[in-house]
Amino acid sequence: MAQNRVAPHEMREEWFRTLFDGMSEGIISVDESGRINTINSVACNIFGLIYEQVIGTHISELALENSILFECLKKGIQVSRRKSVITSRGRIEFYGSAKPITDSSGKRVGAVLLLQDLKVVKEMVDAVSRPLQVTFDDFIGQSPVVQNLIQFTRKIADTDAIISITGESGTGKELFARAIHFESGRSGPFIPINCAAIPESLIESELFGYARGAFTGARKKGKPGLFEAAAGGTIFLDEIGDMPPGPQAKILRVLQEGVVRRIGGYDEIPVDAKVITATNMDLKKLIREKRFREDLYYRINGFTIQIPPLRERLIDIPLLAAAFLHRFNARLGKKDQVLSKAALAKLLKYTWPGNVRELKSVIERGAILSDSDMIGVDSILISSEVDLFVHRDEGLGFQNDMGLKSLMGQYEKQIIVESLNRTRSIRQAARALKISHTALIRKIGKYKLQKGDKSFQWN
Ligand SMILES: Nc1ncnc2c1ncn2[C@@H]1O[C@H](COP(=O)(O)OP(=O)(O)OP(=O)(O)O)[C@@H](O)[C@H]1O
Repeated sequence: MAQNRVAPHEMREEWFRTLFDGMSEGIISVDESGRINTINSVACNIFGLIYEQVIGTHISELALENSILFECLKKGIQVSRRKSVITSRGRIEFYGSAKPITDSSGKRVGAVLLLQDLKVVKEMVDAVSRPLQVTFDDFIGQSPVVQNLIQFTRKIADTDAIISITGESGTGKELFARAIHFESGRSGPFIPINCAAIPESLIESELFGYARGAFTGARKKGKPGLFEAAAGGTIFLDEIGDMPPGPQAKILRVLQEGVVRRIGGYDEIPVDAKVITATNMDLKKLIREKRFREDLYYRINGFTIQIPPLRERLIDIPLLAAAFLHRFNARLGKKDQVLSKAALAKLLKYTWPGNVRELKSVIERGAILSDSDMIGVDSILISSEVDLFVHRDEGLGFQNDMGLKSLMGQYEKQIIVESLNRTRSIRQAARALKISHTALIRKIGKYKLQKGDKSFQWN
């Protein structure tokens, strides 16, 4: 028994070692002459060192970034979070912080270096900044139709079937697709692709990638496409009705064969992604107009989820409005507000052409405009009322020194901005204005409109 007894100083040392090794940062401490007297396992890993061999060694003998420790030791100053690199075991980037150690009389007796592997720091930042997972609990709605859709979708979410979501713009198709991805239990990424927003010339290389040396200007090693990037996860083909015929045929082949081939490549890469499509267009009408392939339509229509417009489920409005209000109040640092009866009545009377997206911005405006705990009807401005303000502000038609041509131009610009703000893409806006895609691009250039401009906010 006596042989197993551990001396108190050994116990204390053991205790410290366990504590040090359990830390997420690397620690190295040196005495006043620069000899290492403590190092934990994280620091040993970062530098590729073995504990027993390193204790008592002078830091100058090791291939590690000494400047932080030296500076701290010599000048007695603290160094905070300096980015450094060591190349002893491949390139390792870390944040180093050093602090001098003094004894009770204030004499400098050594220094301690704290290391954070930047890869680990980055992983932590990524984990925090990654968009939160969306579940069906985030899809707010108590109407029987929404509840039935959720109940039905839960049953099919983890199958390999392609799910097609239809519904007017702003009804929550993307939110619903994200919830399906979560429910499917797939651990890979959710990759949304707005088929209307990618220029036609880039659709194929974006979706399928390209092999090395496929064309001049291509990256040397080639590039994986989004189908490959979605491996283990979900690819969400939004606005599929806006996809031009060429890429439609290629997508159909990928969905039928379950493999992709990079542009200019020979290898067939199996597709391991759940496919969800969405559109706010009437695909059957597009088929009749020969703008959408019938075979692709049948391929993607295994299960169709049709999200009804907000005006057909008014019962969801109070719940949605309250949830958005709570969210905006928190963001604005305001106390929780409620809607007055008259404000709610106004919301229930409106027809919501922009659906939930529009309701969300009406509520946001209300939260900003109202300082009282109860939002009154005057702070509920639906979109057409805001448009009226814009027209009045700009004084269209009243500055008669502008001449008819520039007045007409200003009016045209106003109409274009409103269409762009109301729709999700230039292609959609062009369709709404009944002009061609290229004509609208020309006008955007003419009026120097840019995404993110105060006057041209793309939502
Ligand atoms: N049921 C809902 N619960 C909570 N938020 C919702 C709901 N439906 C839509 N939203 C919100 O409304 C906005 C528009 O939703 P989303 O982008 O999913 O619509 P969409 O149908 O994909 O639109 P589009 O056809 O224009 O692409 C988003 O901010 C979304 O979070």
